[in-house]
Amino acid sequence: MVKAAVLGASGGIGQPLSLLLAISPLVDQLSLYDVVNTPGVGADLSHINSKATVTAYLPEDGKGLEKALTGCDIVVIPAGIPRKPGMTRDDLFKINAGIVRDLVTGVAKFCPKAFVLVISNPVNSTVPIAAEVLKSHNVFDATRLFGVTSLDVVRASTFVSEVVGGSPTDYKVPVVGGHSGETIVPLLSQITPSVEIPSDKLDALVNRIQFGGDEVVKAKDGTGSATLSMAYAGFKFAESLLRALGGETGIVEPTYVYLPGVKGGEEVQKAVGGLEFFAVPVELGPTGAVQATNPLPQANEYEQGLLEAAKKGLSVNIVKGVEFISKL
Ligand SMILES: NC(=O)C1=CN([C@@H]2O[C@H](COP(=O)(O)OP(=O)(O)OC[C@H]3O[C@@H](n4cnc5c(N)ncnc54)[C@H](O)[C@@H]3O)[C@@H](O)[C@H]2O)C=CC1
Ligand SMILES: O=C([O-])CC(=O)C(=O)O
Repeated sequence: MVKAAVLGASGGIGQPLSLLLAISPLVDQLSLYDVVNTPGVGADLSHINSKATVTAYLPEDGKGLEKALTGCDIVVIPAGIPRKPGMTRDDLFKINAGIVRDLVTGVAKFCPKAFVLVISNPVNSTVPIAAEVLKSHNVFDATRLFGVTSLDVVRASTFVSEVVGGSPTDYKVPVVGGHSGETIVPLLSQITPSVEIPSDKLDALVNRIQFGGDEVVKAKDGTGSATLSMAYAGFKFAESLLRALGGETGIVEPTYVYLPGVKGGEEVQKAVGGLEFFAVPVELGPTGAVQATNPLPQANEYEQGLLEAAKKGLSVNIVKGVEFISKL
């Protein structure tokens, strides 16, 4: 019996993500939580003739979050404000940091063993916030906390195929680091199957992968950022976890993790100048949790330069998240 919760379920990401979870044969119970509109979203989804039963909650009487989370195996968090043109993801920190803190406090209290998938931006900082909250409640397990960076990988394979031809699903592109601008590092030299990116197209392709989110923010013109592609990417990641939980082996997914707490993480940490959080491909074990991180894929000289820039940005973002909780 698998129970999944979506926190921020009425939003631009929350609704399509909840739809995908509601129709997944891997989900038995789907619990929706938001500060607005969940009764409507829940009633709507509950008419779908899929296996999952859908329940919906608001914060009313202070018990909504508790009811939503109790018994959950997997909690996906797309709650928080999105960007408008001209904003960076870090500009969202002021509001989203507190939202993630409060929701993860609920996880710590009501379903401390659940997998926690953080989508809310800035992911580079909100995942450290989540880790600190879980630590402060003595329930932190790094193998169960994931910063969702799968949209970067989804975009990378799409954009690569637009440059070299073929179908986007043909290409596996390792994207490591974090989830904002220069902290997103596509390792195009390690694409499988290997492809030659024409040198005059390389900078533009890397830039497009790093700043793909801006394209959507600009096109949406003040009404938000990526929602549908994010719901797809977030669902694919959740689905991989659920498949691993169901016993499937050999599943590897990129995700932003706390390196000191996962097998193989120390080696990656050494390779990235001691950063505690970093997105790398990880292997999911039979309980769904991270079994081990893969080593950092090899980077050529050009990519080493990208990694250096990413490390600088990430270290600032990580400290900001940790201090938000530790200085309380
Ligand atoms: N990790 C990634 O790759 C991506 C992350 N994002 C981020 O996801 C977040 C959500 O984006 P959208 O769905 O477009 O925004 P949205 O504004 O459409 O939806 C956010 C939802 O969160 C809800 N919410 C706010 N405070 C809450 C609380 N305390 N508890 C529960 N729910 C709460 C709102 O009521 C709203 O329904 C943003 O921070 C955005 O930057 C967006 C795209 C990709
Ligand atoms: O760009 C944004 O603000 C939303 C996001 O994280 C993305 O689309 O990658």
